[in-house]
Amino acid sequence: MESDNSRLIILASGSPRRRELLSLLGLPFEVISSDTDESTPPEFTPEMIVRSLALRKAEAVVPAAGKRNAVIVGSDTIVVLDDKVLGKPVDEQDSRVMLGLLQGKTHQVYTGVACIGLPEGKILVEHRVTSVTMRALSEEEISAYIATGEPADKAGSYAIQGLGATLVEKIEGCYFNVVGLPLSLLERMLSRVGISVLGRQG
Ligand SMILES: Cc1cn([C@H]2C[C@H](O)[C@@H](COP(=O)(O)OP(=O)(O)OP(=O)(O)O)O2)c(=O)[nH]c1=O
Repeated sequence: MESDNSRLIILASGSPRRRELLSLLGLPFEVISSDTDESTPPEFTPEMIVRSLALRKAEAVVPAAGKRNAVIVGSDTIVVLDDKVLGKPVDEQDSRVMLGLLQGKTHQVYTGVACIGLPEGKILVEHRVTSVTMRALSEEEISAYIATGEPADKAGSYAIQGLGATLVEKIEGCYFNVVGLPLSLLERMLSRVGISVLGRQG
């Protein structure tokens, strides 16, 4: 697709992290968030979860986007330990359980990204996986980390971009994927809907 950088990017997200990450691309964008139901059928695999929720978030914003020449971007992040899917914690006790499970082990962070090109309705959905190894944590350290408030709205109850960085020993894969928006993947997807970051065509 020929690039058309007059096309507006609409970020379908209430997440301040995603806003910060998207702004790194240096392209103008608008933010429209919606209250999307984040439940999925129990038989869904992690990649099905993040891909379907990313698309659901993007689709929810289509009516608000109206008839504009725009690309809507939706995204969803989950943490997966073995077969267990960890989303955002419901309370501090939930964070305690999650961090107790994650400490001393390697888990995977899945982020799904959906782009909807308007007005033509072209839909792209992709996902990335990053492996994260967390060091062993004592009960006291877990309590101290929860007391900072940082885990509250983060999948898996930690933020690699914050104090949670001190819990992470190793990552394999895209760092930005862990924070909630894999930028190299997004650049490639945007080029396929006509928005070029560094001059890439289609
Ligand atoms: C693992 C991890 C997650 N997170 C965040 C990214 C996401 O904002 C959040 C996962 O929840 P999501 O449901 O993916 O996103 P959200 O509800 O915050 O925002 P929206 O649906 O409106 O786009 O966890 C971090 O900020 N740092 C991390 O290290």
